[in-house]
Amino acid sequence: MARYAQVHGSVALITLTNPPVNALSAAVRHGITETVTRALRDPEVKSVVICGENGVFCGGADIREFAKPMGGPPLVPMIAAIEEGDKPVVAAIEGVALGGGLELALGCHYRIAHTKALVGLPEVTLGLLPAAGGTQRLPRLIGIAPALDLITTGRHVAAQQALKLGIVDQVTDQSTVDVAIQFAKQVVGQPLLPRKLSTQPTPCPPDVDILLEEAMTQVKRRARGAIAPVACVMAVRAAATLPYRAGMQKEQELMATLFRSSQAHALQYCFFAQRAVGRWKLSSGAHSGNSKPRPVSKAAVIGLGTMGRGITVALVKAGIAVVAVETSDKQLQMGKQIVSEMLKREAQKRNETPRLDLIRFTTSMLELKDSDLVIEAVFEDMPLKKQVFKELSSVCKADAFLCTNTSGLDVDELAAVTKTPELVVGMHFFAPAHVMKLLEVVCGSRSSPEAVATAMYLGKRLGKVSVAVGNCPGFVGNRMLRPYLEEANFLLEEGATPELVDGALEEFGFAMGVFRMSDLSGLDVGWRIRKESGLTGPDVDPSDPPRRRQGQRYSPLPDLVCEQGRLGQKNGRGWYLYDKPGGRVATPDPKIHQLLEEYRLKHGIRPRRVDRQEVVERCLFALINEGFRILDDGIAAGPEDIDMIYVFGYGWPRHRGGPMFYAGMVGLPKVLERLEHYWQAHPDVPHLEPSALLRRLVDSGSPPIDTWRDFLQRPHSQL
Ligand SMILES: CCCCCCC/C=C/C(=O)SCCNC(=O)CCNC(=O)[C@H](O)C(C)(C)COP(=O)(O)OP(=O)(O)OC[C@H]1O[C@@H](n2cnc3c(N)ncnc32)[C@H](O)[C@@H]1OP(=O)(O)O
Repeated sequence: MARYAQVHGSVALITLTNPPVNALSAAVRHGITETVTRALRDPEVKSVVICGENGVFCGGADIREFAKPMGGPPLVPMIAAIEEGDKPVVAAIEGVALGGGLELALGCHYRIAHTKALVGLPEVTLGLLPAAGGTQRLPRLIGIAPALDLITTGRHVAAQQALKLGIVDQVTDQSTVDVAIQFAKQVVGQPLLPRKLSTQPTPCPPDVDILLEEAMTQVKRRARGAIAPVACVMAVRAAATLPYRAGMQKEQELMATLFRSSQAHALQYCFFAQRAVGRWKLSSGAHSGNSKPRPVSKAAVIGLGTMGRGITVALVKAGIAVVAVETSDKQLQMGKQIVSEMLKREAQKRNETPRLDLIRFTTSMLELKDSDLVIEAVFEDMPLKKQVFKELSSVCKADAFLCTNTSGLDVDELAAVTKTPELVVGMHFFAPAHVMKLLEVVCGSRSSPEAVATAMYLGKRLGKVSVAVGNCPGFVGNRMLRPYLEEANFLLEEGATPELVDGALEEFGFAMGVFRMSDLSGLDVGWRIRKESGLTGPDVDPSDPPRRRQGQRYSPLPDLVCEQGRLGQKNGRGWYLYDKPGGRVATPDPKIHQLLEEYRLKHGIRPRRVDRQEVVERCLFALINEGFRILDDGIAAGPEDIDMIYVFGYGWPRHRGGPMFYAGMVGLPKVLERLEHYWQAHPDVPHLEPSALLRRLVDSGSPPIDTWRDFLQRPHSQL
């Protein structure tokens, strides 16, 4: 797992060989220990270069080994042996040096990086800290403030910036290994002690205590309950205040706590789940391995509302030419202006020129005739969408993919009005579409493997996490959202306030509670959908009691709020009061409290005390229960798909792994018991009835999440 060669007479070249990213598995650590010992002992060898095979230095510790008992040489003494040796060791960094990979490089005396290389300490994203000396060596090399930034965010740094920060000594666009070998020959005989970071003091500004305190406050605010960023600050504090050996001791202690934490397990699960969802599979047997995407060089977007504008920007950012279509000149000009401004802002952030030349704005559908793929993003209205799809089917070339950005309408119904239903697929983006990482790719019953592969691949090109889902109302994300929203409304009826419910969910880790999120999305969106489905407005069955619809409990509270002209953040009034229309500063509104009191009085509801635990259980267990139903219905392939949808599209805290992972962490018997309890108390709320899959899993002894697929009964899989 590490190859040894003697080159140019006196240089030992050690190559890590563990594709694809040369992770530091036990075998690799063993290989490094053995080859470094050999090099240090060989009198002919005067200096050493360490590099990685296939243009990748090292992606860090082997994350898969974290779940197993540790074997092989530990990293800390292995790296110490390199640093303590009396021969200069040069790290030749190509591709990436991440986590333990960068810590290995920091134990070397010099670092040469290729111009395209990336370095970083992303352990925090896995619920850990850089515990192979990273928290002690990096601050000694680059100072406290930049080290705090890198270690608490885990962000990757490009070679040129790494050079500026002092992480690497030289950047080259030539063969990095050749440059490193020459470099290694030149530095023979130069004093090594100043290059041994563990022997150096940490450069500290005079106000280091204030700096560390401010960093801690900021990190706690951003962490939303995640513990690893906080531990990272504590470890860097140790580098600032303690000698190296004591700092290392602190690093190890903090790591020991993190390593065992449920947050670390959740974050590591997310790492692999994010990659697993790319390997989609349909019940037809088609899968990512046997279905090729077709190239998309010209796309089109129909409708330049909020979603269409974001999708256009996302496509252009990925370098794809776009025809953007609106119905009237006025709408087109408005769309054009906003898209152009968005692109300019995006380009400014990246110090690039905005690629406005890639977009053709038009009101003519005829201009779509050479588009490879069209994304319809018109108003969420089935008759309108059908009309658009009919037209697309007649104007587009015969093999164009026709995609809909619907957030929950029937993709098959749209496909049925086209001449090529096999080329129709859902591409459900999340607002703002150029920012949010999630894409639900909705596979209709007639969508071809090629159409699915193309949409999934296009999502990847746009930098999205694409998840293949089946076709049902709301697909995965929005279908699970419904019980979550309904439980939140019921809790208001029973005695809670919006701020109590939101407080509990934000404490759980959501960026925004359910009512703040609804205000942000606009309350009229759901109101219109409820009117169209006859749940409110003139189409309500007059024989329905006020708080029941279609035989189930229904809360008209959100309708009442809308009837008062409170549409959310956009007009400055929703479940909260905002500083101004479009403003973000939400304050609790006494008028909402009054509305709730009057409502309870009118319906004879005696308010009771609702606590935070009930909020979390009612809202989240109802959502999770729907997730189990979705799995059994074959709308999502596995729990990882659901979890990635919630982490990337709905602000579920990543350190809790996603709803299905969270259910496993809480314990399936407990989730079942609480659902049974709430269902008994509210028998007219069907989404509280425990799902069959949850019962089967509990009956089978609550197996681990990676085996849940074996328990699915899917007579009618939609995938
Ligand atoms: C108590 C004892 C512990 C002491 C530990 C000391 C402290 C050190 C800790 C660490 O080093 S933790 C690991 C830190 N490193 C990372 O977080 C990097 C993770 N990897 C990536 O970010 C990316 O994979 C990449 C390296 C930038 C490459 O990206 P790319 O898009 O090219 O490929 P991927 O699809 O992401 O990966 C390909 C393949 O490789 C698997 N993989 C990647 N990194 C690791 C790893 N560090 N360990 C194990 N496996 C890794 C990845 O899962 C993919 O495989 P599949 O999942 O598709 O099978």
